[in-house]
This record gives sequence, structure tokens and C-alpha cells, in this order.
Amino acid sequence: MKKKKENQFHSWITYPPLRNALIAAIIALITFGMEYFLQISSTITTPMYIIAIVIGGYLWVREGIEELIVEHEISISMLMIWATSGAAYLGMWDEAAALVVLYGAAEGIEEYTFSKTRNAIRSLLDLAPKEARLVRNGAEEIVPAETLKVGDRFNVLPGESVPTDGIIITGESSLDESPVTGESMPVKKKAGEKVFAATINGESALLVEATTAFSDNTLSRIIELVENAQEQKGHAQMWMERFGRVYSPIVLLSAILLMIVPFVTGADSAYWIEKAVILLVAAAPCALVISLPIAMAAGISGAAKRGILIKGGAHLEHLGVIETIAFDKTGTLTYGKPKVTDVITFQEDERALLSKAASLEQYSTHPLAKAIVIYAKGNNIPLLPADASKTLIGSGVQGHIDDMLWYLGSPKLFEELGIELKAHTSIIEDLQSAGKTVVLLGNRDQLLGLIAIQDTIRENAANVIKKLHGLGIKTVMLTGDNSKTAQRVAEQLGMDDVRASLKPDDKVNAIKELMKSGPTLMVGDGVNDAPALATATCGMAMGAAGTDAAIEAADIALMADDLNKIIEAMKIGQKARRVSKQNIVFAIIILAILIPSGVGGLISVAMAVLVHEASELLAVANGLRSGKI
Ligand SMILES: Nc1ncnc2c1ncn2[C@@H]1O[C@H](COP(=O)(O)OP(=O)(O)OP(=O)(O)O)[C@@H](O)[C@H]1O
Ligand SMILES: [Zn+2]
Repeated sequence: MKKKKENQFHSWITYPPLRNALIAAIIALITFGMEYFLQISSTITTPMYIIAIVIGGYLWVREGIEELIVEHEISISMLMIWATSGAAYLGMWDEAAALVVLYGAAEGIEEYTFSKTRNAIRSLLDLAPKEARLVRNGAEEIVPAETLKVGDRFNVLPGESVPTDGIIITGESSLDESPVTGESMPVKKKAGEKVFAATINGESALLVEATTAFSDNTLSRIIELVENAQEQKGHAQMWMERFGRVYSPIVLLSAILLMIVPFVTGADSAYWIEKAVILLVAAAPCALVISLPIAMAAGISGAAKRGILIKGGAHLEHLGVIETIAFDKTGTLTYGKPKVTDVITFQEDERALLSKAASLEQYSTHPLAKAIVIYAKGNNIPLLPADASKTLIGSGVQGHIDDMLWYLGSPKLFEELGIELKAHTSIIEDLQSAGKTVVLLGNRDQLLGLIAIQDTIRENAANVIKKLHGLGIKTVMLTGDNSKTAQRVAEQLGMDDVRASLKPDDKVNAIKELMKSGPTLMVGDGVNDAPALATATCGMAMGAAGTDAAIEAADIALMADDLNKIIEAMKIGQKARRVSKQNIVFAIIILAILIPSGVGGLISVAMAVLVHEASELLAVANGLRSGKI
């Protein structure tokens, strides 16, 4: 494809194939009028038709020959070259001109639309300002945005767009992040928080320090990613291309056989050559060939504009067939910012318990650890040095305080350590049934107490689950948390299934098992659950803006931290699938009607050309719908 070249044409009239088709069409129409209404002789009209054919056909004829020589491929253009030559040989100049003009125009419109659609995401770059208010030695200076370097500070006034990614140094404002996340609700941001290029500053001025140069800010990376995705074809699309490579030569061969018949048998050559011409036109798979690419391109671009990055046609195809969605719990179905709700001691006082617990957790990045440390600090409880503290993945932490080895973690961890929990089971289960996560503190000899921590379920989670069920999708929760807590949360959300107490490996196995019954989408944060994301038919990371690791790890990245985007993604996938199917069925029906009626002599060459090109344009127009939901 000559994609790069096409990008430069902002209007169809300057796009050479279309410009040529238009000029050729005007000449052909005038000639047609002269021939039929003014009865002007063919010594004048034939050369005029030939001029129209040369102008209208020059580009695609050259392309067809190039494809044959360079790529050893018999393309549709090659079929049309033979058809035009056949018509010309028969002296059917008006029909030959109609063929050249209509084929050229349809092809031009298709390529133009296709390239516009594929590159639709580029228009986002226009939203990024070209200039920045660089602050140097306290003075403001207007510089081109692309000269900004990491560490430069710049002002963003109210109503202006942010020139490149950065961190707010001073100021507090709401930003419209829709160019990056597809989310139109403004987001409040203050000092220390990240802002993205092209997002629009709301009510007050901000001083921002650049964290990326213009060329590798989030928006530029999104565009690059989506453009790469556009190159990646899905299975159906590749199958279609292979089919085309076999089908077109067969059509050409059949037509050539028809043309040879009269020379061998001495039959009426004009009759057979005309049949061959009609066959070439009727059987050319234009609509079939464009049916999938246009739907895929429109789907990927449409999704990208909503902040849904689908990394390739294969994943868009997958989205359309997903039967099960597996959700990580913490940070996906919940906000991932749990808070301590209960502290229950079995022996010493609460402060001593919290002090040990927070000390053991101080180096851990687990959300539960953060919750405990924040709670302790909020109550002015001092942290002690905890030596050799170690994370026990999926179960807790351990460390030495005052030369004693302490454990903090799930009840299961203590069971595994062989510690009797019976005396506390009922209180633990009560807390868990309320949807809280219980962690215990103790050593091999005694239990000191427990801390209950609760994460808030996302506000729209239950609604999203309901809508997914409405789309016919099964929902499953996968979590490392205990089954009582998990069950309670799943119940509140109305989910179909829960798998609890899973270690990262167990999550991978759970995904494999779910995939046995159908294509499965795994939704997570893309940071801790990368193995499960990679195993699933499709891995989707949420809230990916600002976390490069998540964008990389996922097949589909949702820039916004919003569960509703999953519904949008599913709808786009299903729409793309429906539209692709419609297009293919439609194209096959057209072929099934045109070929027999053409060869059977029911329609003329001109008629075949007209129906053929019209069906191609209809397939393009229909395909464009796949980006809209
Ligand atoms: N740093 C920690 N401090 C205390 N307990 C922990 C810690 N890390 C893990 N645990 C215990 O192990 C369990 C499983 O943890 P894991 O990190 O696998 O899952 P999770 O964060 O609870 O849930 P999800 O799998 O949904 O993200 C936790 O519920 C908790 O009981
Ligand atoms: Zn996929």
C-alpha cells in the first residue's frame, strides 16, 4: 500500500486517482453525448474515448503491472486491464471508457477513504499546541512545543492545551483529558500529578515540568501504537488475502480460456471475447477484498478516539467473539485504594499491634501494605526497624522485629505455618463475609491480632457487569484474596463466578481453563497481572495512561481508569464483527448474481461495471460503521 504518500492529500480532489477519474469521466461523458445525441462520427469520438481511457487508467494500469512484476501477484487491476483491452479490441470504446472511469473512481474513493480512516487518529496531534510558554529564570518565553526538553518548566493558562507530558509543580485545575483517555469528564489535578500532552486545562493556570520530549509524549506514543496496530492483520483478514491471491488468477485464467475458444473452434470471436470481458468485471472480488480491511481500520480508529487502544486486527476480531471476561479484583473491580476498618487485638494493645504491622509493611508496595502504613501514620504510630523483611507473594510479609520473626498475612498463611486459628475463626469469617480482607499478625507461637481492610467497589462496577451480561458475556472474578471476601464482592456485583485465593500462577491456570469453554478476555491493571493478561485470548489493561508498562503488556489498553470503557470496547468488537460479516455475505451475493447473469448474457459490460463498483462502494460505506457505536 502506498499509505505514506496518501497521507498528504487533504482533499479528495487533489488525490491523483480521483482527480484523474474525474477528468476522464468528464471527457467520456462529453464524448458519449457527442456520439449519441449529436451523431458525431467515430473518427472523432474514438480518439476522445482513448484519451479518457489513458487519463483514467494510467495510474491503476501502472499499479497492476507493478504488482505483477514486483509482487508476482495477479491483482484486480490486472483483471481490469484485460477487460478493458478486450472491450477495446471489440471496438466497444464507450464501455471500455466507462469501465476505466468507474473502476478508477471506485478504487480511488476506496483507497482515499481507507487511508483517511486508518490515519484518523493522526488528527489528535492537531489538538496538541504548537507552542509552549517556557519559563526560564522566572521569565516566560514562547517556544515551539517540539523544542521542549525533559526538565523544562512551562506555564499552561486556563483554556490552553498542555504542550507535552509533565508533572504539575504549582497550581490546581481540572483538565479535559478526552484527547488521551476518551473520557470527557474533567479530572481534577494538583501539584505532583501527571498531565498529558493535548489535554485541555480548565479554570486555573498551571506550572508544569516536562517529563517527556514532545516526540515521545503519551499522545505521540498512542498514535504510533495505533498506526502499528493498523498494519497488523487479523486471521480472517489474512485468510481473505490468501483467498484473493488464488481467486483472481482463476478468474483471469477462465477469461483467457473464453477468449481462446473462438480461435480454436472457429466460433464467433466477438461473442466469446465479450463474455470474457463481462466475466472479468463481474467476478473481480473488489467488494470482497475491501470488506474486512475497511471494517477493521474503522474499528481500530474509532476505538482509539475513545481512548481504547486495540493493538491489531487480530484483537479487534477477538473482541467480537469474547464469551467470558475475567476480572482481577483489586484495582480493577475495586478502586485499589483499600482502608483499614477494624483492628482487633488478641493480646497486647492496639498501638503496639499496628506498630509491628506497619513496620513489617513499610517496604511493601502491596495495596494492603500501603493501607496499613497510612493508617498507622495517621494515628501517629512510630515505625520500628524491621530487618530482613520479605514479601511472601500472594500471602503476606515476614520480617524480624526485636530479633523475633513475625508474619503478617492471610489466614491461609498462618494455617500453612501450622498455627491454630480456631479461636478466631468466627470473627475472621464475619469480617470476610462483610467483604473485608483480614490479615493476621503473629509468629510461630502466638497470634497478636488482626487487621481488617476494605477496598471500595467501583461505583459503576455492578452496572457494567449487568450490561456485560446483557451483551451475552459471562463474568468471572479472579483474585488472590480469600474466598469469603471475594464471594461477598462478587455477590454485590452480581458476577457469574469467583475464583479466590489464587497465586499469580493459579490465575494463569484459571484463564487457561476458562479458555477451554470459549474466547476469554482478561481485564487487569497490566502491572501485577501481566502473565494472566498474556495467556488470555485478549489481555486488557485499564487506566493505562501514564503507565507505560501497562500499555506495553496489554493487547488492548484502556487509557481511562473507567470500567465503562470495557463495554465500549466490547460493542466496537461486536459491531466490527457484524459489519465484517455483512460485508462478506453481501460481496458474495453480488458475485453470485453478477457472474451467472453476466456470463448468461443477461447484462451488458457497462451494467456489470456499474453494479460491481457500486457494490464495492457500499461495502466501504458499510465498513465505516464499525467504528461507531
Ligand atoms: N503485603 C501484604 N500484607 C498483608 N497481607 C498480604 C500482603 N500481600 C498479600 N497478602 C495476603 O495475601 C492475599 C493475596 O494477595 P494478592 O496480592 O495475591 O491478591 P489481592 O491483592 O488480595 O487481590 P487481587 O488478586 O484481586 O489483586 C491478600 O488478600 C492478603 O490476605
Ligand atoms: Zn486478542
